[in-house]
Amino acid sequence: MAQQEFALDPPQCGSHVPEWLDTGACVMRGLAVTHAAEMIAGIRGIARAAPFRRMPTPGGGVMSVAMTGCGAAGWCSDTQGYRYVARDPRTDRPWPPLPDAWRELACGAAERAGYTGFVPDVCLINGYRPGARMGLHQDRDERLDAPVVSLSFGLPALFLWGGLKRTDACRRIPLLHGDVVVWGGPSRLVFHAIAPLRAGEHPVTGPCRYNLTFRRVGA
Ligand SMILES: O=C(O)CCC(=O)C(=O)O
Ligand SMILES: [Fe+2]
Repeated sequence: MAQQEFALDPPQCGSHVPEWLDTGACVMRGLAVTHAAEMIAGIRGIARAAPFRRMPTPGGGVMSVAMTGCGAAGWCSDTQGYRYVARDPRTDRPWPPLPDAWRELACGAAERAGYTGFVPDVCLINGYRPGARMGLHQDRDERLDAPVVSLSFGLPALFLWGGLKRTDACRRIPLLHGDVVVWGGPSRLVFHAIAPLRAGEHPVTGPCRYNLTFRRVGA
């Protein structure tokens, strides 16, 4: 039947074809959107055990983004610098476990981007309110031979994607609810940032944006 032939065509919409930013780095639009509600509920559960907190910076400031995390270790910033720690310094308890479904989603996203065998052991969770931003940085506190898989939920953000030098020009990549970015290999140390979040109201997250990054810290 004609209808069946039509159904057998590969879906164009929702096929999440990677858009390459550079070699080793891509955006997959909407790849995580069907997981949003369950992941946001999961974030709320994690935040009950390991509350979101705005961390001090080595420079004496306070980050505008609120953070928590789950998995084998959590990322911490203070006046001494940045590092991963096995226990949450705020509660002195281990970080909540990384949900299996999250690990599988991150692993599948990495595979679509060409990174087979990626098994994250940590997930950092960033909470942005309007005005919150993340300055230009490289992600270099974890294993550099594994990619970073980043999921965006809620209010749109402007992701600034630079180069391997701090002074390289940045491209402006809008990230919407459900978008996934993966970077690794030759792009693993690309400088990136998030522009100040614009105020708004999202039907799923209200006045905020969540970003989850999956990484490998341990052997
Ligand atoms: O919020 C984002 O999309 C990026 C966050 C980020 O770069 C990080 O947590 O290292
Ligand atoms: Fe980063």
